[in-house]
Amino acid sequence: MAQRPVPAMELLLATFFVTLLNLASPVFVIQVLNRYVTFGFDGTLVTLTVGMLVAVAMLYAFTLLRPRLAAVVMGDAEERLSAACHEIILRIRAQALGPEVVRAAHEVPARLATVRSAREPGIVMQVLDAPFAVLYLLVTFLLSPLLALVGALGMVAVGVLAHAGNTGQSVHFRTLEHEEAERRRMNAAAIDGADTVRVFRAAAFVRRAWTERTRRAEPLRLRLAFLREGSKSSTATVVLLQSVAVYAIGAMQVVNGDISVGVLIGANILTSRAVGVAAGFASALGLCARARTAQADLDRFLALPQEPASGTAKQSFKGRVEFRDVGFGWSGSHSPLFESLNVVMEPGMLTIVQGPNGSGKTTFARMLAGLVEPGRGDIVADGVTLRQIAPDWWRGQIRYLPQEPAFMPATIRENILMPLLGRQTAEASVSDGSPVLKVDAGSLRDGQERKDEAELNAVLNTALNAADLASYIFSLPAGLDTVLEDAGRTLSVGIRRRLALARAMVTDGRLVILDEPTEGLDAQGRKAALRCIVQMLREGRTVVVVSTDADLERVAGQKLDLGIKPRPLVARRAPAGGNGAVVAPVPYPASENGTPGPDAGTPLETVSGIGAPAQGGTPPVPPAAADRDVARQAGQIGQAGQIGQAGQIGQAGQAGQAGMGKDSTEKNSTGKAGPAKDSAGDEPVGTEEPGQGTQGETRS
Ligand SMILES: Nc1ncnc2c1ncn2[C@@H]1O[C@H](COP(=O)(O)OP(=O)(O)OP(=O)(O)O)[C@@H](O)[C@H]1O
Repeated sequence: MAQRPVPAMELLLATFFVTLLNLASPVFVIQVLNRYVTFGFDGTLVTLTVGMLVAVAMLYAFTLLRPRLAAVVMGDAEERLSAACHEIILRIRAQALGPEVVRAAHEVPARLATVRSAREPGIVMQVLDAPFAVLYLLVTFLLSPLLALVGALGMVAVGVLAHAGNTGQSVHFRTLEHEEAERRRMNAAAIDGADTVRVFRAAAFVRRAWTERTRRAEPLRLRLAFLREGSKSSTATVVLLQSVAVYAIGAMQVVNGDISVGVLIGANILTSRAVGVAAGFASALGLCARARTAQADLDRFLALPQEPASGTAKQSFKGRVEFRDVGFGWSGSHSPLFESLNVVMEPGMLTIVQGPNGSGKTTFARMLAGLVEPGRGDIVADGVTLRQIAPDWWRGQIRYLPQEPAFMPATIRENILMPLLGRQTAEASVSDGSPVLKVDAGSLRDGQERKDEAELNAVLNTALNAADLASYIFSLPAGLDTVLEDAGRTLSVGIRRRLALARAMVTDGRLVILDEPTEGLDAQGRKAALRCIVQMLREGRTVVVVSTDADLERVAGQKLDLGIKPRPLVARRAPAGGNGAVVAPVPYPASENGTPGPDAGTPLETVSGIGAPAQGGTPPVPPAAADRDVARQAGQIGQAGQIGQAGQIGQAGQAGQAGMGKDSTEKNSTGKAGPAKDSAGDEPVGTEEPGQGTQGETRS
């Protein structure tokens, strides 16, 4: 109420007037019986009746006005709470979204509804009326102190009974809520996993779970209903009993000549009203108690760690990212995913991340995207730790393809352009001495939509072409206006990934994080993804790819193997040596002078994926036609010397030796399609079908 003092005061005044006007009817009864019935003067009756009619009309007006005022007073608080909950759903640290928190997030609407139910105008008025019940007792006291005492006892009895009922109800209500939530979860699982239910005969399991929940919930529901009805009946009984007591005691007073019949009837009306108000207040208290519990749940939810809304931002981000002594383990996990991870990702360099399932590749990618915070150490972007950087600014610096892409219930066009349209308000102080950077979401969004409609279309087209999706999109009846349902699950996995790739491409992020970009893609999609990667490397972006794709592995400047625990292995492609060696994996960290670091003894086989020759030498396989172009493009990196410039692969020809040279599709000397010779002319260049191993690209 503090936020809306004027309506709150008006509500209090209205309640006061309603209470006063409620006094009119007992006064009317007393006056009619005591004056008109005794003296029989019609003028008295007319005056009293007119007065009473005026009072009734005013009472009607005030009772209409009060709920409106109550709604105005309480409406804001509700809106604020609801907005705060929605905001936290958007801003909660992704890392904190464990199963319990997800469950709590799903229950937010139910908790809000409980809080709302206690703030409904009717309930607010029941609470507000309570202190004014004293006025009824006070007036009764003036008429007959003894009858006022009876009324007061009735009020106390109603309060005690209602409190006992409320306590019992709230315990059962809480348990019932839990059971209902579990049932909703099972419903969602049965709907989301419809195929699983059918194919793996999970129906029996689901039915059993439902039956179990119903078996537990139904008695609770019945018990609650009994308690509620019991509470109502006992209140009604108390009201009746106090009325009986008032009449019995009052009648004796009338006989003794202490009060008149009119006073007796008026006192009964007043005490009944007082007890009624007490009963209403007691039942409102029950609801309020539930609302308080729900509010406590929401408060806990609101206190969950959030992504900061502000932080540092660089005026320009060049793309250098460094993991410094980073350690991380998920809470509840018995061992850390990695300890002391040191790796530097440079502009123009491709870092490939590998490791067995569950080794932490996706966690690593999410760390780079600022979704997961290291437990120890620092992630440093162009010299600034990610802990200080404004998350919203950081998201503008990255192109991110998650392992399991999800989409909003919006059109394809909106989804792809989402990173541009949905920028949030970010307040960031620029670390390099420039004034505070203040980005206003609304103006940005509106401005962008007005200013850059054509530009947005151009970005959209480029992104769609990059993912080679144009023909697919235009084959859809609604084209770009197709609405994606169920987080995009109605699309095939491959198309979903390509749409996600297109969405990643719309920002100008210097850091590119692609989690399994070629997984599940057909030859055309894979080619498009590889082409994008090549293009981004050419543009000097820092590219980090979680993948086992052999072609990507071959052009990678460094490989991070998270399968090596607890200290992951980082192997960099060494600069070309004087002895002609093209690839010499150097375990990280290498010392300043280029000599291998303390892990120099790590067997080279552990990093043989980076262009090192495969042991045993399976004959090279001819490149697939679909890969030729990609190989050619990847070869151009070497020719352009861009990776070489970053000091990772070296000059043209060296990349070729690593399997991505000028053209890996030349026919060999036998005239059959097969691995071409590299620019040095003697080693086969191993481009292979997807899934085939890399063959003999390098010499040691
Ligand atoms: N939000 C989370 N909360 C708790 N544990 C998690 C969470 N996300 C991942 N993990 C755990 O962290 C470990 C690494 O998971 P991650 O998905 O990073 O592995 P991955 O190497 O990408 O696996 P895959 O090859 O199967 O994609 C797993 O044991 C996983 O159960």
